[in-house]
Amino acid sequence: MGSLAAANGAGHASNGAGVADQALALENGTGNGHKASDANRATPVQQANGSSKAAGKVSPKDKYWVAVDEGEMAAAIADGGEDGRRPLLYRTFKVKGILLHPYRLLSLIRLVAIVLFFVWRVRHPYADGMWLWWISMVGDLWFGVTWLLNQVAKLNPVKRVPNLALLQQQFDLPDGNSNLPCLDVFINTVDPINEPMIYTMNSIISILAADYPVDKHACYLSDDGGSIIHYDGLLETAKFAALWVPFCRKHSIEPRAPESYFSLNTRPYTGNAPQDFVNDRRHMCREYDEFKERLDALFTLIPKRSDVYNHAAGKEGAKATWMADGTQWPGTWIDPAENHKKGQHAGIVKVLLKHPSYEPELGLGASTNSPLDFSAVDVRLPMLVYISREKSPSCDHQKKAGAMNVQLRVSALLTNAPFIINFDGDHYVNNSKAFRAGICFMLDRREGDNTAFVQFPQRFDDVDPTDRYCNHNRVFFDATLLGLNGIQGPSYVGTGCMFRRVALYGVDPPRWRPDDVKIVDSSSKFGSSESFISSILPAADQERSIMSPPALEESVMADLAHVMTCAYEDGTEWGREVGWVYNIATEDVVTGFRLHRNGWRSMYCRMEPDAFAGTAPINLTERLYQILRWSGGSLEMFFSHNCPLLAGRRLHPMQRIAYANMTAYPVSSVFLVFYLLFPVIWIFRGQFYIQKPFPTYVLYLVIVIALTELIGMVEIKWAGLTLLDWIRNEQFYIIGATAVYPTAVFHIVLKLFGLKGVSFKLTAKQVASSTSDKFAELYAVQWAPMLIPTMVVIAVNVCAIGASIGKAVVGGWSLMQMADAGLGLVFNAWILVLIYPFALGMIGRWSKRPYILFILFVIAFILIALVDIAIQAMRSGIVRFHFKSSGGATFPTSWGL
Ligand SMILES: O=c1ccn([C@@H]2O[C@H](COP(=O)(O)OP(=O)(O)O[C@H]3O[C@H](CO)[C@@H](O)[C@H](O)[C@H]3O)[C@@H](O)[C@H]2O)c(=O)[nH]1
Ligand SMILES: [Mn+2]
Repeated sequence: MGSLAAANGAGHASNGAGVADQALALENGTGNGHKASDANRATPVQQANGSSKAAGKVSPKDKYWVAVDEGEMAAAIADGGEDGRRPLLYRTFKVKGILLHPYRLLSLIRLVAIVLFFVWRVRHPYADGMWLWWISMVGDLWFGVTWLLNQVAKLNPVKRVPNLALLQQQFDLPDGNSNLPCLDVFINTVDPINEPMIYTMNSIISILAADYPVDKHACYLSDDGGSIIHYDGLLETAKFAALWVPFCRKHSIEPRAPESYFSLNTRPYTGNAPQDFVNDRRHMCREYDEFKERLDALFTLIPKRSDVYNHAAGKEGAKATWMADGTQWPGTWIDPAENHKKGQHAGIVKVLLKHPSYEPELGLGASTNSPLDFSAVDVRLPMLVYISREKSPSCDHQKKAGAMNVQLRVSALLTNAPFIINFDGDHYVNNSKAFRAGICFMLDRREGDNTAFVQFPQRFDDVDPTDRYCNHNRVFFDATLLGLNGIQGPSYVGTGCMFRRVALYGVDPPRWRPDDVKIVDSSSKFGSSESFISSILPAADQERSIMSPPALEESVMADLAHVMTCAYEDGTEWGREVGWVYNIATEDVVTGFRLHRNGWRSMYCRMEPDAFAGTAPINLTERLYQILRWSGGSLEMFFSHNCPLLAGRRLHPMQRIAYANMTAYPVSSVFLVFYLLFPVIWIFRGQFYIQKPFPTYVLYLVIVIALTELIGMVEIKWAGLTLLDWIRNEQFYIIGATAVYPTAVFHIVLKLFGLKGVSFKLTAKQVASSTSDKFAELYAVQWAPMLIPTMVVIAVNVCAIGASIGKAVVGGWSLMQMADAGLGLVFNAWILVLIYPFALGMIGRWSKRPYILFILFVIAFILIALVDIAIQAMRSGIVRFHFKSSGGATFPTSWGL
């Protein structure tokens, strides 16, 4: 997911406060102290089924939401579908007035307060250092504006709940067939080690087992490494799926990724054969263990097999890698050779599972060979395809975006489904009905035709219980995206997103095009493949429910090879106006943006249980690199022709504001780091005012902070977040802003001068953990230069606290001075609270007992206070300690000499 997560922290961050206390304001940014009901993911499904009657009682999770489409529903029923119009396949909910009105009113009041604050500051340009006053004014202005941008995009949150029952009623036929449209599923991987293969194969299994008509969805794995391990692993997976998928169907298994299924306590049984369940499950559990062993064994089996073949072939020199069928692997070899290296090999397409027949096929009964009785279960599997695009060192492969564009073309020549859903290699289908949910939005008669994509939230399984590094990004996924859902739709976050194929091709939405889809100027736009170009119009037929891939004759194979070449996209619009967007560290936000800019809308779909789930980096350094990619990508977008401010009128004004905030947010770090380092002055000086008169200044700050607090309190209610979710968001915003965003800003400056920007560094995934130390990764410390600024901020604030304790003890301060210093201390302590997770990360395994960090801090304060006292004593021995209060606009006159 792109920039967004952080963006959201960015915006609400702050407003007009001044230096020291600025950060306070920042931090009180959102939430409040409510242990909110975990409403986020819950959706009023019962209410969604059936039209007017709100069936059952409202779950506490939904108590702040109210349906707003009663009128549309009634009209739809009156139509009775007789005019051939499509049904209403989702329900729309808004936040109840009792929360929404106060939320908006508080935002307005805060806006007024900020404006008054600025006016007051401009009229009172007094401070101990005018340079400081100026910087803080600019900083405050920036924070005020970004807060506003962030807040306005959240003023109309909308939740939409798919009506799966109605979809089934309308599209599934009594004879077991279905009129649902076809769907191509894309999944990507690069590296079997950094992205452990077991995740990828689990994802694929969950896709094959999804509750969607088997003959209407196909799965495409793109392997950017071109490694035979993935291909052979996929063969094993297809074999295992032949048992697993019927097992899931027979017993209504959820979730359908075996790894997660076996790691959970079983749910209440809802399948058709309770008497067989216990035995079947035990058998599948054993089968799954064996399957995993076979996957692991591939790492030794393939080299052995290749040795045998190489020996037989009497090969001298380069040693080929061989497939099981006795042919040489065209991709990357284990011992790399010319044209068989990583990043240098031919394109490969292999169909592992052919498109199934259109009629259900019942399986076999139990036998001695297989104790599973599938005699009443359809055992067909969806089509499964392996793709590895051509790679050559002379060509820029554009990472994930490049891989997906190849998937787009290859699938166009094979199954050409009007809808596509894409996954990262470590994200699996957690709710087997999720594909159907996405389709509800695409086929709905209201906005369906104008919907380019349906984004599902990203959820993660393996995050530590307190979510130390804010991997869940709840504020983003449960507040910000619902806000956007009420405008033009959520941004695209890279995985778990269903697309309309022709929207990706750059076709305009019906709302903005006079008549049917036309293809003009095709080869300069789409490249020279005739087969591809002739696939475009059929892809626009969203109701096409027959998937009929061509037989893989030589001509088809030649076409496929052609669209997978590096050179195919030269001189075309691929990567710009067609497909996923190139030349940016994060392809996601910008690709979604392009669709919104073309006038399409998007929909946000949360469901219960979560549609999809994946893995997250719980190692601090990995996490920071991930944020670096997102924030760098965002800035790149802001400073490119995809800048939201340059888009035409099809982009909704509020959506433009949201994108502006989402892309420019890392700039805040420039001011923030300044504010956070400001306490350095206190180390040398007793007191220092950023704004006078001080009491009025503090009063304004208190008001602005209290308002932020109140707004956040309301927000976590409707978003259904917990206080901890909110605190993590705040903390990680500050950590990102100190450790990462300055680097991102630096990179973009380099890039603007024609040097290299941020690159797509693959996020390393945790290796499936041993039970003894489940979160070992959390405690691993890896050095990176990015860590320095945050460490400096910690050091400065720790020293400032120590020094002021020292000065308070021997400085002979008045009560007033003490009070001011007290405020300063609160600020320092607050910064430390915010950066706490980072500091924990730094102490590695010691952080298993977080109180150790607390003790370390206290020891540091005392040591520094003692040093400060010693220095003062020495100085007063030589020269009397002297503090001259500067009378206004001059810079410090005394450093204690
Ligand atoms: O050359 C490449 C590099 C990456 N990938 C795939 O891209 C996906 C995402 O990569 P990962 O390193 O896991 O990125 P994350 O930081 O976890 O990803 C988030 O952020 C990315 C944008 O920065 C989005 O593309 C992702 O969907 C989103 O989950 C993985 O499936 C990779 O296999 C490729 O196919 N080819
Ligand atoms: Mn990932």
